[in-house]
Amino acid sequence: MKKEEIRSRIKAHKALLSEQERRQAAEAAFSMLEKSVAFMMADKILMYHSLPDELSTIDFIDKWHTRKHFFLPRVNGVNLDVLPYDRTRLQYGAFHIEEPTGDDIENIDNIELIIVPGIAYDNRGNRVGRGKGYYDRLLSRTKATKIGIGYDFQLVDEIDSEPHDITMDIVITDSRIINIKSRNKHNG
Ligand SMILES: Nc1nc2c(c(=O)[nH]1)N(C=O)[C@@H](CNc1ccc(C(=O)N[C@@H](CCC(=O)O)C(=O)O)cc1)CN2
Ligand SMILES: Nc1ncnc2c1ncn2[C@@H]1O[C@H](COP(=O)(O)OP(=O)(O)OP(=O)(O)O)[C@@H](O)[C@H]1O
Repeated sequence: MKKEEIRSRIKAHKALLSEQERRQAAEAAFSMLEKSVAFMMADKILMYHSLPDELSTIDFIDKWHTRKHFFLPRVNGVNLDVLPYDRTRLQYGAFHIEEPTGDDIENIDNIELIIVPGIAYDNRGNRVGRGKGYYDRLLSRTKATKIGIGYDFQLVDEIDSEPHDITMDIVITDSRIINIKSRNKHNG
């Protein structure tokens, strides 16, 4: 399926969700994440601060931020900087996402695990994002484990991937966890 078609279908599906369904899905997906070896083993983790149409990370960050070192992305032109999460130092940035303030930019090489937001995934680890390439550019610079997370319906049949797309190592939804590395991974 073409990326644009996927984006509009997923958007329509998301609009149908009740507040309770959103909450339950986030709880289920993040409970699967916290039981994964990749999460248990990692200390420095790049999370995302959720937008209203994404699985909410608020409760999860709240639960774990004292036991892991969490980081968040901050838009800097066409790139993403990575800064430590500190709940007292957040500010709305580009695209109205809460981002860390300050200048303690982390070297991406130190990040062990990246929780990647997305519009859709397929079972080969391909991902569709918001179409601005921010995560593709960031992920091309790291060897960290990449976990895509989303609602079950964000897992689609097949995504037409492009050469610059970086595949996920694991995809987690509210009902499934898919380990891509054990399958045929084509770039990475
Ligand atoms: N929670 C979260 N943080 C993130 C991302 C993300 O997808 N989710 N990003 C992932 O790259 C980066 C920010 N990039 C973004 C790019 C576009 C839009 C966005 O709202 N696009 C609208 C279109 C409006 C517009 O073009 O301005 C949309 O998708 O409807 C948001 C974030 C970094 N932080
Ligand atoms: N590694 C890269 N270096 C330079 N430009 C890139 C890179 N990856 C992607 N881009 C550019 O970003 C644009 C958007 O790419 P794409 O539609 O794949 O974004 P996406 O993966 O859906 O979004 P995002 O990564 O922001 O969540 C493309 O037109 C591409 O030219």
